[in-house]
Amino acid sequence: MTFVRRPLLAGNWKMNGLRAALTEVQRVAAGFAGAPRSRIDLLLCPPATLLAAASAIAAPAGVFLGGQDCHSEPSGAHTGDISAAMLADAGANFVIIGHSERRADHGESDALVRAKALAALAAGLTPIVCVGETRQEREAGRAEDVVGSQIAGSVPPGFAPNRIVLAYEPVWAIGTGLTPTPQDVARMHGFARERLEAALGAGQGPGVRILYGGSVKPSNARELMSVDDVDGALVGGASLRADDFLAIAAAWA
Ligand SMILES: O=C[C@H](O)COP(=O)(O)O
Repeated sequence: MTFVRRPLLAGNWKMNGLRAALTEVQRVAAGFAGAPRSRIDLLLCPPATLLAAASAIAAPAGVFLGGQDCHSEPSGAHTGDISAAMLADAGANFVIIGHSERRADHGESDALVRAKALAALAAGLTPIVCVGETRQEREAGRAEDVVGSQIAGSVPPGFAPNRIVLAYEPVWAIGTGLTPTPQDVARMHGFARERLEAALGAGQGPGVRILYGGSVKPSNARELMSVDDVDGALVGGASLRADDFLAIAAAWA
């Protein structure tokens, strides 16, 4: 089977953004509406408090919206948490799951990440499952072991490859200005695709979009996005300003 993987550029605002930041959403939407949008999917993941307002602004321009996390249960007594259905109801199409900041700050295990991905799928959302090694793990030569085991434990089996997105984010590259070499990125993405094949079933690996994340910015986007098996980016800091985010989108122009 031949798969066409449409590039996906996702902006993760993390815990940043008050209502005043909706002007940036407006600028992204205006910039994207005038761009050759057929080349890529564009996604913004603002904090949940801004999701519905951001959706009202950006969805008409063809920009997708996403959450940054969801609970593994569909509803219930979980004070402070957000269900996948709530995200969908507020206009989300995607949800980031298992980001390294949640794995570290909230002790999220692979099993919990998989349960959250399943909850997202059940609500009709596309989970963006995040994996990546720490600096110590890379220096110990364990990067592939760690990423392979995160994929095996976090990616729910039995789904069509276009229902799931994987994000490879080396933890040491997040917010540091450091990036792996294009050769390292190619090696890890190729490896991740092999492991996805094992997780999802024979022939399915080539259908999954694999995003690279970690210090992507306008000046390095074109080089990183041209690497084999890189199907887009998950961008943190450089997604907060519309100009930077749109400049990264221009990597596919
Ligand atoms: O989710 C996004 C990543 O953690 C990358 O963040 P960054 O672009 O600020 O390095």
